[in-house]
Amino acid sequence: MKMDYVSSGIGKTDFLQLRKLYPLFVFSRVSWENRLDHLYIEYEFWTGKNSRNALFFRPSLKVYGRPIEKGSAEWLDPFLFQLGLIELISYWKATCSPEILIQAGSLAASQIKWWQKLYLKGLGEFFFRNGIERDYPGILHIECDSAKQFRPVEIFSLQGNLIPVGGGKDSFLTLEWMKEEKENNLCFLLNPIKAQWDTLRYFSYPLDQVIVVERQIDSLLLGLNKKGFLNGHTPFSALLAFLGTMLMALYKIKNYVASQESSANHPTVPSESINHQYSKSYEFERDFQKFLADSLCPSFSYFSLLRPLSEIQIARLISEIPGALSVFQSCNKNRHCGGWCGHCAKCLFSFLIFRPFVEAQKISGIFGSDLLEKQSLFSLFLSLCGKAEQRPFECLGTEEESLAAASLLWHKAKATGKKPPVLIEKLFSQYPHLLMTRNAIQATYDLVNTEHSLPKKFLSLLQKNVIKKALFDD
Ligand SMILES: CC(=O)N[C@H]1[C@@H](OP(=O)(O)OP(=O)(O)OC[C@H]2O[C@@H](n3ccc(=O)[nH]c3=O)[C@H](O)[C@@H]2O)O[C@H](CO)[C@@H](O)[C@@H]1O[C@H](C)C(=O)N[C@@H](C)C(=O)N[C@@H](CCC(=O)O)C(=O)O
Ligand SMILES: Nc1ncnc2c1ncn2[C@@H]1O[C@H](COP(=O)(O)OP(=O)(O)OP(=O)(O)O)[C@@H](O)[C@H]1O
Repeated sequence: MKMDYVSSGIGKTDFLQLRKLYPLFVFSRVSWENRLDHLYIEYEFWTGKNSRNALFFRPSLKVYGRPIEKGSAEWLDPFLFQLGLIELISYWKATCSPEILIQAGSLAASQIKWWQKLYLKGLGEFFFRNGIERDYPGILHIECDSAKQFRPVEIFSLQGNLIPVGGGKDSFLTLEWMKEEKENNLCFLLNPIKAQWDTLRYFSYPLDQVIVVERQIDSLLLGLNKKGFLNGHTPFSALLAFLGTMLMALYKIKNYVASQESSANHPTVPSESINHQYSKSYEFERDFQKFLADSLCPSFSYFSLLRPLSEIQIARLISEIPGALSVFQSCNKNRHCGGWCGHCAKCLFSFLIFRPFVEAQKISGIFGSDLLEKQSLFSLFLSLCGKAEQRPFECLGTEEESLAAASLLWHKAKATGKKPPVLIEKLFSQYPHLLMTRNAIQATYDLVNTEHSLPKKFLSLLQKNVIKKALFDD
């Protein structure tokens, strides 16, 4: 297939031109095979005017680790079909074809509506950053051309917990709290990096309690990205949710224990209702629960153990776990080479929220330097504190959380006659009204979000572990 598209460099123009050249996006096939030591899944999508002259994508997934019991793959089809619908958007976004045709299965009208909402909200950042109006008339239309209808599946004797482990701090805390249930837990790693394995090693998980998924993006998509086809953020946690439920069917697991915090509910661009972390939000959690109940497997339970908490609370709680800080990795920029890059928004935010609870020398050693002393990071610091035009498109806590941590550090320094870190001194000398009082800081750290859907047992687990603590000695 010749690639006859050259980027104009202007999102909106690209979008219209691409939609003309690639009017149709087809989800044509899903196939799977239970091989000797792994399950192999392959999808087929194509985009163009017709299949003879189209761009074909064939992404694949390999599931291995804990052995798969004979016969347990028999109810996989509906799960694999729905997983294909979330895989699809990574490829659809390259050309934004107006028509999506599903040939691998059929969807009811209510399901089409559900998927449209996820596509539009989950790709909110993608549309915004490419200058595309999300409410562009007829932006995406979904049709099905298949007689294959999937009914919700009833799977009996479900038990235990599936815990996705990303190598960051949040799933680390979940594993800490789920220690008592350890023999009932299965950890799931997608394309694992060192921090994910280190986390499992820290908690001594044996390999037969680990499921690994190797996800292979079709290299054609990466080629198209280089040529200037449309690219951008996709709702990664929604992919994990569908992938996780497919694993729950395969291994007969009852609970998907996510590690999304309440901070993820807040929009990145409030005026446009765009949330970089949309699929980590409570809105998505509720939508997904409904989808499971109505369309996939009503006896599965999907919830986030950390939903009542904010990022600053999680940081306080983790800093009390011996050795934790040198195990996990939150920096996405250095994801593949390991460690903290020391200059991205995620590094600076993480440093800020851990700094009040960890000795300066220790935390500087872990991050490579004292990030709050780096003048060059001041404009990034302002963006974390709500004093820039745009918040960074990263998984971060809210502006109020940044200000609470910064104010806490300021008060602590003043109380001991020390100079506050450079970035904090500069922030509050330029914007004195942003400095929070001790009471306001304490209240922010104590705030527990009541919007969650934790089953009773897991709520008790959270309550047992979240103990309010005075932040100031006097
Ligand atoms: C982009 C992405 O989702 N990356 C996650 C992916 O990484 P992978 O190594 O497979 O690809 P990248 O090198 O990041 O991207 C290369 C190109 O591939 C395309 N692409 C990739 C993934 C995808 O789902 N769709 C795509 O179209 C795209 O064109 C890229 O240019 O898997 C990893 C795990 O295996 C994840 O860790 C990667 O996530 C990144 C660390 C990351 O920054 N992800 C952001 C999307 C992000 O903000 N993630 C949030 C979750 C937000 C949400 O749930 O909505 C987070 O993890 O904190
Ligand atoms: N590659 C992955 N494999 C399995 N689960 C993952 C993966 N990436 C992320 N997750 C899951 O998604 C959750 C949110 O991911 P995120 O990148 O925000 O990291 P985190 O663990 O929450 O911590 P941090 O804020 O330190 O990055 C994780 O807690 C984990 O449960």
